[in-house]
Amino acid sequence: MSITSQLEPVPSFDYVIFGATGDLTMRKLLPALCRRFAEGQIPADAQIIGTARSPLDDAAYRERGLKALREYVREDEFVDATVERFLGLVHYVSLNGADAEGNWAGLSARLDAAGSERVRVFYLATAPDLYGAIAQNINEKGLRTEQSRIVLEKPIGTDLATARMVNEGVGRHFPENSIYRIDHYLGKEAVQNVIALRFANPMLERLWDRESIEYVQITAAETVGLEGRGGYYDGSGALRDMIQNHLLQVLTVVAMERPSSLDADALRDEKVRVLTSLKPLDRNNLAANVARGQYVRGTTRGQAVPAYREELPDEAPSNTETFVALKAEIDNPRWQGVPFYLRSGKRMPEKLTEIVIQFRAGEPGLFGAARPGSRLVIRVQPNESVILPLFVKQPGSTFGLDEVDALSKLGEPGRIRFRDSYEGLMLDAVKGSPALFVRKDETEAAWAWVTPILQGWSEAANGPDAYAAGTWGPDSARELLARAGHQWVEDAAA
Ligand SMILES: NC(=O)C1=CN([C@@H]2O[C@H](COP(=O)(O)OP(=O)(O)OC[C@H]3O[C@@H](n4cnc5c(N)ncnc54)[C@H](OP(=O)(O)O)[C@@H]3O)[C@@H](O)[C@H]2O)C=CC1
Ligand SMILES: O=C1O[C@H](COP(=O)(O)O)[C@@H](O)[C@H](O)[C@H]1O
Repeated sequence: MSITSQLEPVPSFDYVIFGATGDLTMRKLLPALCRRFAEGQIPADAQIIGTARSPLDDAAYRERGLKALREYVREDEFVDATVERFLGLVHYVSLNGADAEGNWAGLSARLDAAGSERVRVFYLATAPDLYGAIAQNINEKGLRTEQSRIVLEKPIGTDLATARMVNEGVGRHFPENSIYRIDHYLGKEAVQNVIALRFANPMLERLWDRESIEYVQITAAETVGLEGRGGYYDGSGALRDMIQNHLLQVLTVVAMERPSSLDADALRDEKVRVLTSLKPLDRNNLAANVARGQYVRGTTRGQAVPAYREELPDEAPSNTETFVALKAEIDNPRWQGVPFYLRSGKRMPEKLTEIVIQFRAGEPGLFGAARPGSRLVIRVQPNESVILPLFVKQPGSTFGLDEVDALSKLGEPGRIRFRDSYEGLMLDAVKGSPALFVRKDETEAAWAWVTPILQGWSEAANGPDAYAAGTWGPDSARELLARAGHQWVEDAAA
């Protein structure tokens, strides 16, 4: 199975979204399907069936959908006639997915009208504690067919025990090979590109180990604060919201061994090996390896912004971290002793997701003092690109040196349109391509590593360190690297 082919038309399907009136559906899922419809990938007889408890009919739901598409599909992509045709595929069934007495007959009738041979995707975009009950009802009401898949939104649980409960709850009603746990970072072109860069370029493949690489930094910085999601976020925090899933997934593709093929299980086997080789972080070594922060008032993009606590609905005191930086180490021969620094925070100075591979410095030689090691930067967002500075001869000089960037803009005009990460993943579920979804053992391995950090924090005397909104996090994040003689990239550039 190829992970690159994304635009071939797919056979007709029924896509059932649970949580269809919610923020995620309106902001991401409907726009993603609409764009793919506009590109001709979705057949005209596909059905997109929204379900939620709100009492709406098709017309009222389409009206909400239209409003969302106007807001979230870029103006230059929004074509009235296409959107109208797309909305013709959209239906709504009012249904409490967790209630066996709910309107399952209504959903069944809508699906039966199309027949049971087509692919059915059940996309669960509700609170995760409903996933088990929804999966059970889908199964027991006879809606799960041979060609059915169930997509689970994050978070899968809030720690290892609850993740297992979600997995077991859904697993009782769907076989693992039909369960697609979505992590939208795996849908990002530049993250997928790490696999191509590593394994399609023998030069890089040979250099990809502890002999040549001094450290790796993975940053996912956001300028936004709570965006009205305080109810969810305050019970979560940056470690659960970003590190457990997105950043650990990025780490796995950077660090995994060469898979035997690009098949889903070959890839995921290697990713699991990375996760289970992470050295434990727990109460005994947290202080030396993990920094957490919470933003206080500050300035982002020239605008004064309130403190985290002031953004919470009741302005209650909170120990939830809005920033985490940590040093992970992988206990295997390739990576022994190489720090993987992960960092994610809200209210940072820039929206930036970046992977930095710092190569080791050279020896003093022909050109004088030791040259600093090269730094390969994979910019995930914005401006997806791969940057590799190289020393070249300074024009006109007899062997003076200049540093130039070998730069590949992945999203350059003329190349394929850069898609929102949900687009490809939603259609991969239709195609039955699970390579870019997270397997049960991966999720649980990630939680097994993260849960002792959460436990350590719950026992700690101190809460998160304060950092001003609009900065790169608390001093403790810089000190974490300084102890090893390293710096975060933007500190080094300053
Ligand atoms: N929003 C985002 O950017 C992201 C969200 N997620 C995850 O996606 C999921 C949904 O998030 P979000 O859209 O923000 O949440 P919202 O609170 O905005 O939406 C929840 C949806 O679930 C529906 N719902 C609630 N209970 C039931 C039920 N018993 N049966 C059927 N539908 C029900 C609600 O509709 P009604 O009240 O009408 O039933 C609503 O459509 C969560 O797990 C979240 O963590 C993940 C990544 C990003
Ligand atoms: O899953 C989540 O991701 C977003 C960040 O996603 P990105 O694609 O914009 O980098 C984050 O804002 C949100 O808190 C989190 O739940």
